[in-house]
Amino acid sequence: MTPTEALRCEDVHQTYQTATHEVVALQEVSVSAARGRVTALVGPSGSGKSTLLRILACLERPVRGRVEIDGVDATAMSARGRRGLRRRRLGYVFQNPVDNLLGYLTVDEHLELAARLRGTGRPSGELLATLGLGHRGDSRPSGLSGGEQQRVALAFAAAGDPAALLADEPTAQLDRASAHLVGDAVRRLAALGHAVVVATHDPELVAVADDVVELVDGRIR
Ligand SMILES: Nc1ncnc2c1ncn2[C@@H]1O[C@H](COP(=O)(O)OP(=O)(O)OP(=O)(O)O)[C@@H](O)[C@H]1O
Repeated sequence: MTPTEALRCEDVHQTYQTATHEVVALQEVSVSAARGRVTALVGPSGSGKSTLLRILACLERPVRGRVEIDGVDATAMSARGRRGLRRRRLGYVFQNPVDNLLGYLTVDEHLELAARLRGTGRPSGELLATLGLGHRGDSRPSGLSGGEQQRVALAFAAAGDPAALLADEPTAQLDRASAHLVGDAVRRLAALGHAVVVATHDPELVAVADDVVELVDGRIR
């Protein structure tokens, strides 16, 4: 791994067993994501973007291949070790804003929780200000728009200084104006030094990416 690489996978294969047959979701996939850069995973529906993102996020283990987080081989770890590594070093954002936040916590409390989970100090208010949420610290998710919720989700994922942030179609549920602000937020988080990886169909989000990885039928094109 080069010093700027936060995430890397090598020769990853993934299959799923259905009731009737085996689905090959990924074959011989090798990618890396660098700090300070936005990497977009693109490709047609079913090409394997979400599968690759979940594998990079250590939410799923590939049947074959190696995944490294900050130079640590996650695939060689126990499930418990991988969970700990994921909690400390990775932030993940789901497509649907309501899946990312806890209804009973304020925005500030979300960031405090993230820092506690990662074992770091209380995050500064700067992170929220950077994402245009400086005035929202006392709000609960129900008082925020979908776009604001998704930016809070990104802040929650970024608090406590993880190596990488991964987001699965983070703009898919948003109107264009909100999606644009999420694109901005993604760029700003990369500028803070995180590696940011997004799986997306959204051309506007692809346009803010430094690196674009195209998947077709589970392979890198
Ligand atoms: N849990 C699962 N069980 C069976 N097949 C699965 C499972 N998860 C994904 N697949 C299959 O793996 C392939 C890749 O799916 P994946 O969701 O990664 O693609 P995608 O590019 O993210 O698609 P989309 O853009 O529609 O979200 C598809 O053929 C999909 O049907």
